[in-house]
Amino acid sequence: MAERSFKEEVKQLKLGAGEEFKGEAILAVTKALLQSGVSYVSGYQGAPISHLIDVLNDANEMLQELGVRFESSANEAAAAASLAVSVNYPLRGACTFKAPVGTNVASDALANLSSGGVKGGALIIVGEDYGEGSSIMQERSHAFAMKSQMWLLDPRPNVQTIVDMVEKGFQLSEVSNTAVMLQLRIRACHVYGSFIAKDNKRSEFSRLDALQNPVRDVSRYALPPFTYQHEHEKIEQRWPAAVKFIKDNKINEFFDGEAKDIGIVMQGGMYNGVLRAMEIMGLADVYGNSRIPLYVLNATYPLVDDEFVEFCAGKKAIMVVEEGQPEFIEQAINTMLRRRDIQTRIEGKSVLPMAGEYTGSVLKAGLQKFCIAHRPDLLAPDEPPQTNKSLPAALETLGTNVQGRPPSFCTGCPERPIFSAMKLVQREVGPLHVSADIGCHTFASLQPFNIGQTTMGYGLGGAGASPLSGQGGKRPVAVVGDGGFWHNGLVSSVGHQVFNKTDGVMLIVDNGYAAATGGQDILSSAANVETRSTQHPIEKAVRGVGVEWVKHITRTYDVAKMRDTLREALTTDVKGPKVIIASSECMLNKQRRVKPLLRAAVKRGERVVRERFGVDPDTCTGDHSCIRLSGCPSLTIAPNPDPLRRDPVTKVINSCVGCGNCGEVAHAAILCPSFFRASIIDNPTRWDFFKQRIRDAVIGFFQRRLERKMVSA
Ligand SMILES: O=C(O)C(=O)Cc1c[nH]c2ccccc12
Repeated sequence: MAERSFKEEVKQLKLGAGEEFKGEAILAVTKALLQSGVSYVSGYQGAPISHLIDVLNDANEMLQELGVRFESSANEAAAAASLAVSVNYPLRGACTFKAPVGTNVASDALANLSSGGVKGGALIIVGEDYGEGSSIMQERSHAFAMKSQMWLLDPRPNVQTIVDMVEKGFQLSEVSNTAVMLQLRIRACHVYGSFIAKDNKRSEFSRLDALQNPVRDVSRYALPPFTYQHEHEKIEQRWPAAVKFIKDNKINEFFDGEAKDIGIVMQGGMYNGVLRAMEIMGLADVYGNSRIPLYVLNATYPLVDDEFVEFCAGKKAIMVVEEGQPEFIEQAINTMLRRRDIQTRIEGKSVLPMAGEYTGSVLKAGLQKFCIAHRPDLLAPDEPPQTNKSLPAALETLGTNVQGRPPSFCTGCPERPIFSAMKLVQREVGPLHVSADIGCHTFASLQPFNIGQTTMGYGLGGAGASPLSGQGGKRPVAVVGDGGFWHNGLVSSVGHQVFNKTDGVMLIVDNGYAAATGGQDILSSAANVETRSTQHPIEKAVRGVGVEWVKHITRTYDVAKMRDTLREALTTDVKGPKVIIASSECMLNKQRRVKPLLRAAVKRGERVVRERFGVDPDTCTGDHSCIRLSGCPSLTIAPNPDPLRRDPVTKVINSCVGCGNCGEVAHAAILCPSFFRASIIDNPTRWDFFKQRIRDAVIGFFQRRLERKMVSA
């Protein structure tokens, strides 16, 4: 079950020719795929294209009606490999994943695909996770396009343009026999807008046609001697065909402006940011009318030399807005102009930073430098060089007064007790070397757990630990989530440690979903999903590849058991990989699943019990080790009610979901008995009322007696 349902929104995918589609770009992309007559779509979720996978899942019925097969790929390599279908047949297909990490994983298939080339249009929709808020290392997909010779579209964040680029992307792919990457940045994925729909198209050639009449063309294999020929095809045929198509179809856009002796060239994805910065500076209006001529590259690879020559004619300088590094486009423009002896000055990284996201303020500062150097008259005369003085002041105020809040586990997260247990075990066995992975569990590396040395990629935790195979009574620990396990971990971590006889501990954190990417189902998910095969136990898979020491904990909140099992794995005489599977359902998904059911039950008048935890302020010692060991966001501090004590007490706030971890941790760490559990009962029965009256009477009796004693003392 995914984070967000698109069941309502996907109805728009049925719109016919002439009707207006209104909505988010991610949905518009799906509509554009259907209008383009795709036969299959595959993908692996990840920010910022997780929602595309969710949309496709929710639209599966409609896709099937159109004969489109949608696959939830095991990983990005599998997603990219599915484009093999477009190599021999006139079948259009698309795959999607996040970049650049997904592109890294997919690169084997992408390189093979690029060598042989395609007959049917092949579109790779990459969610470029670059800039503030990104969850991964800061690199660019552009390098992949260049190294494998795939074309890269980077559309203006505008729903109409994005839809056009999907359609044109397939045509470009077919005329140049090359896979095309459609890059959607974080902000582009979530931009809202409208476009006039076309009818959905069913592919004329069907998947059944392919099965019934298999085509074999050995020259399309990525094998010698054909690979040598492929390289020549790329340079001599496919590239020129792509350049011609981009030019003839006006994929890139020119916007005129009065300051004709200068210009700005930008990646399509930068357009909205640049125009907003220009608008603030008085260089453009809100409708996009610019005073400086603009050249917008909706295709950033390959570049069209002739268009640059045309744009630079009569210009003394142009500014290149290219986010990230290396500055591939700027270097290419310099080479291009140098070869033609064109003297237009190229400003780019000379006025904009080499690293980091091009936010509005960064762009403004760059534009200002460019204008000061080449057309200072365009700037408002009273504009001070540093336009925003309040920002540094605000940053300083925030920096000194606001407590940093690192990302962490959700309230009730079943992974928190696992790492509390690991902290407790470290008290006994000393500090551990922990090779982490990708997923929610990676939050253990931050406060308050501070557990984990490295993360090397999805499903790679076990491989990252393996060289430190046990010595001197110590063993390395590796963590892999259930998402990572099925993505790649079964082979690359578990199989790897078995084969190498690694003496280590692998902890498989099983919360039932690919939780960090938005709660998608995976092979071992408990849910019954009509279109997928689920409920395949991790334990069976682990034993299947040869692990003999396997313990399965089915309730991670049992901190003492978690701690004892970890200790046993770290100290047993058994050599080789020791796997602990720690299973409890992701609390976020559980709440999403359970809350509507409970609400309905309360409405029907049924008895429903919810649990909450609390701290007895009279018992709380105020040392807050419970907070440090648990880190639950619903644990906070409150003034001490005892006038003779100054330390604030721990307090459980209302966001508590009653997982009980705080109490378990306090118990396992022998902290203090101040945690209590309360049951909130909706629609109580007579028996509930009766029990409550008895309790009130008994507790009231003792309380009154205590108070009398205290008064008389
Ligand atoms: O969803 C995200 O933000 C992720 O980073 C998860 C992810 C999806 N595919 C990957 C491939 C390599 C590393 C992380 C991921």
